[in-house]
Amino acid sequence: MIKAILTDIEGTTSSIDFVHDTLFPYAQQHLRRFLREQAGDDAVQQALDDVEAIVGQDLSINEAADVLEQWIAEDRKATPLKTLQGLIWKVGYDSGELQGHVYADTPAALQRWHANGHKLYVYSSGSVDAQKLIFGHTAYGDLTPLFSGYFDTRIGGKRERSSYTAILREIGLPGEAVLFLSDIGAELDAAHAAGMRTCQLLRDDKAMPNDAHPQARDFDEIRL
Ligand SMILES: CSCCC(=O)C(=O)COP(=O)(O)O
Ligand SMILES: [Mg+2]
Repeated sequence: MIKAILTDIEGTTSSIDFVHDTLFPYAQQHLRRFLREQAGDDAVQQALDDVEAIVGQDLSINEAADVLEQWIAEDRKATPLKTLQGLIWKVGYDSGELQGHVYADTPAALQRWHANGHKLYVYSSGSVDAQKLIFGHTAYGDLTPLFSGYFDTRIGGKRERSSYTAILREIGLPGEAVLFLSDIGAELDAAHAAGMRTCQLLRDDKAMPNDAHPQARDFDEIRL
C-alpha cells in the first residue's frame, strides 16, 4: 500500500519552460550583482567556497560568476549553484516578480492525497529553500503545508540509487510504500532500483517515455 508520495518538480509538478525560461534566466541576470553585494553573507560565502572546491582553485567574485553562469547554461546540478539560485530567486519571489508555476491539476491532487493520509515529500535538484519558495508562491496559494519533507542534491544525485535508499531511511518507510513521480526515466530507474514504486509524468509531450514505468499525462491519471 502506498503511504507516501515523493515528487520531482521540473516536468512533474511544474513546467520545464518555467524553470528554463523564467527561473534560470532570472538567476543568470541577477547573479553577478548578487554575489558582489552579498559576498559577506555566510551562506553565500559557503557556496562560493564550495564552487572553489569543485573547480580546485581560488576565484575572484567575477571568476566565480563566470563559472556559475557557465553551469547555469549547462543546467549543471551542482549543489552550490542550486543554493545560490535559491537565494537569488527568494528576492524575486519576495518582490512579487516571480510566481511559482504548478500545473493546474497539481494543487488539487496534492490536497486529495494529503487528505487521504498520504505523506508528501519533494525531491528536486533545486535547493530545499528553492523548493519551499516555488510551492510557497503559486497562483493557488501556499502549498507548503501539504509537504512533510524536502530533499535536494545534498542527499545525492537524482540518478543514483543510493539517494533514494537514503530518502527511504530518512522518511522511515520501505520502498514499496513510496511512489516516486518524475518525468526523467533515469531518475525513475534509480528509485525503482531502491525498491520504490514509480510513475513517469508525460507532460507537454516533453518527456522521453520510459516504458519500464507506469505513465501518466497529469496527476489526475495517477492511480495509487
Ligand atoms: C525548485 S524549482 C527549480 C528546480 C531546479 O533548479 C532544477 O534544476 C530542476 O530540477 P528537478 O530535479 O526538479 O528536475
Ligand atoms: Mg524533472
